[in-house]
Amino acid sequence: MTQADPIANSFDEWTQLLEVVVGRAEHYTEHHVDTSWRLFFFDNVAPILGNTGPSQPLLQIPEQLVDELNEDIAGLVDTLTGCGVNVLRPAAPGKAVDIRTPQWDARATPPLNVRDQTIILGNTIVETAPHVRARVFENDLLKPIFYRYYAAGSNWLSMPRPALTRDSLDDAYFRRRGVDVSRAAEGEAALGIDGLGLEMIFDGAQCMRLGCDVLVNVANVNHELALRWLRENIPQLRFHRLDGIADNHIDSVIVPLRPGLLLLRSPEYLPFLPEAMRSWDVIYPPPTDEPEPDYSGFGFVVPIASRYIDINVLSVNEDTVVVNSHYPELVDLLEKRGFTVAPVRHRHRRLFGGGFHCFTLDTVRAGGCEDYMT
Ligand SMILES: NC(=[NH2+])NCCC[C@H](N)C(=O)O
Repeated sequence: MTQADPIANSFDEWTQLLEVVVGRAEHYTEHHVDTSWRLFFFDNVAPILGNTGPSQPLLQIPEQLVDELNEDIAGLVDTLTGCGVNVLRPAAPGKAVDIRTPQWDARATPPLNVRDQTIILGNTIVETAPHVRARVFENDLLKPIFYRYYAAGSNWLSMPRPALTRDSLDDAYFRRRGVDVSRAAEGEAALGIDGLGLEMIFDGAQCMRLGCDVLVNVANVNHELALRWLRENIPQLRFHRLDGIADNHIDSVIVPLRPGLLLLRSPEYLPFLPEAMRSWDVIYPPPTDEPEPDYSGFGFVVPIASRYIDINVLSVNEDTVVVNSHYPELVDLLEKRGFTVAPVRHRHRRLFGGGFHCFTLDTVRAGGCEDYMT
């Protein structure tokens, strides 16, 4: 008898992982650095914009780096499989693809950071509303997987697809900090739509799930619209607004490891957390002796993730964590705290904007809608 496909069931970040989607990087040969991309990564890429910035909209990624990334992803897949987890993969794009809508065109991003465009909330698959134009059709490559869960009885929802016109994105997060982001809009070629202002725009990686509670980073009006959508469409969960804790994603800021214990970028984030979590035990990222990666020899020098991307770990269960072997200090610290660490090599996490949490979508875990806040 063959085993029936499971229903999606994922309420948290740490109960026993049973099934996971691991992203893929084939044909990740360039970043399309249009306005939506520059604004999304502004914190990281600001130094290269403007006079010294790339004049080409396509920023080539050397093939050797993509090959090495693929080797490291294969290591992640082997490790998860070795832990008894069923690993699913998105469909491969087959070739580099150009996409075109009535308002803009872009070179499509492959489905590598599968955490970003979807959030699994219990038995419900929620497709979110991309910030970056190049990512608007990314989830199509996950649809074979979503239909499999749908056939098994999962619910499947999607936020309204944003048109991502020239007027859709809110820069309030930066304005509030006195940062001028006008350089991000240089050369903007997208059209507008009369009467359409700021849209609902939001990535799954802005959420962190803790049973029946979900932390949600809201840094601007785009995100506010999405928080309202989440509350109205998933009334059975409690969504806690974290006010502008980051520009967008929060999985290199706060990573819960089990009830009562979290990895946190620094103590300055504590006051943003819900009251009940402020007394949780916290592990802060230890200093590292690992040298900053030097890509100058490749003519490609744009880190699109901060050094904190290495706290972006993936928990297999409450005791077992997949950690980048290039951060041995974190491996040691977690082992000292009683964890079993599965070290996996991940060399180019700062060039592709994601660690192991970003590269994965944990669709089936053992836990349920528990209250971990009391
Ligand atoms: N799900 C993700 N893609 N997360 C990545 C977040 C990276 C974060 N902006 C940083 O620079 O550290």
